[in-house]
Amino acid sequence: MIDATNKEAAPADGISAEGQKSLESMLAASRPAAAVGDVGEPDKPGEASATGQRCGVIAIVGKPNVGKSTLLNALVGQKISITSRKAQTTRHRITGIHTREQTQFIFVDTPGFQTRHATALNKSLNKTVMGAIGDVDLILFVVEAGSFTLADAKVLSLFKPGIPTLLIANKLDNIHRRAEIAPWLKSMQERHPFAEFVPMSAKSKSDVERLYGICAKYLPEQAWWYGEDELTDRSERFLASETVREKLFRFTGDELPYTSTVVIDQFSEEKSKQHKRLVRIAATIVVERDSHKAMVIGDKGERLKRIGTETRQELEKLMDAKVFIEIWVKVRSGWADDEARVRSFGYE
Ligand SMILES: Nc1nc2c(ncn2[C@@H]2O[C@H](COP(=O)(O)OP(=O)(O)OP(=O)(O)O)[C@@H](O)[C@H]2O)c(=O)[nH]1
Repeated sequence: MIDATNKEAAPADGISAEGQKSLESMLAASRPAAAVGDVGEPDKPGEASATGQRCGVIAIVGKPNVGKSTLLNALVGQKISITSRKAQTTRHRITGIHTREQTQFIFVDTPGFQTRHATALNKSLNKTVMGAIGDVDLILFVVEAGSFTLADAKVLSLFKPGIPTLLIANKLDNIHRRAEIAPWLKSMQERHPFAEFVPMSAKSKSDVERLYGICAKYLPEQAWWYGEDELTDRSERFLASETVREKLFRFTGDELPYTSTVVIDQFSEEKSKQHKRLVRIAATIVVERDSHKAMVIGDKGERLKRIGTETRQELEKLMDAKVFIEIWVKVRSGWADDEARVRSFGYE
């Protein structure tokens, strides 16, 4: 189990105090009547008692590349979900847990909902999104501030009535004239009965802090499901495959199609006199073509070596262990179109 010992602070490149103030007034102007009230003052679904714990599940949903994984990592305070500039980096439902004061927030990240291609992989990703939003206490619907496309509309159309949904207008730092956002927020109000609007930047520490206060009041009063220090219920084996995948995408840039994946063949802990923990990992990167394999290996194996080194360094920090990792590359053409293969690679 991963715990909070390696906690890293989220980047603190937030908006200025003045920006925050104008943001607050914008928020007040755009908040639907049903949700008016000071942030942090529990008004829904009921007042928390002085000693009562709150605990609930929050789904983070949106089309690819809007910043869902960035937001989850900032909310959990440590890198749990991988991020990259490439759309569809997130392929699994990932749980991140954050406990503060009386409230335990259980976040589920979802893959960006795919509308364009109907491969077996994409069908599986879409099923994961549907599963994630069916049974939660709160939905954070993430869009890019100032934008609402057909792909956003398709995701929004999946939401069942009755689950409170916040509109997270992310990447606010990309909007240079903030006044322009108010009419857009008003138009969003007509699209869906959002409980609240939250214009923010997932990269701003103060915005993320504010979001906890906004979310807390929607979570039911009940005992916590996880220990106070737990950050995720995903296994170290899973985090290992996610880390290899992140490095793979980082070092191949846009060259490598997203239909490459990582399988962990071995994950074992060995006894060691020198090290507190020693973990041995063997992973295979599965690609669709020989040309992709060459791309991953790189000139004289240079790229694969870098992927291995950076994965090892990151996992050693994350797991507090000495890590030995070996990575292979295999070609399996057409795997993303083959339902049995998609399942055998760990997708639901
Ligand atoms: N400027 C800016 N960029 C952001 C912000 N949040 C996320 N990004 C960037 O947007 C890109 C996509 O972020 P991700 O968190 O991977 O997006 P995602 O929605 O999880 O993507 P999928 O896994 O494809 O569904 C990355 O390059 C992030 O650094 C933000 O608040 N401001």
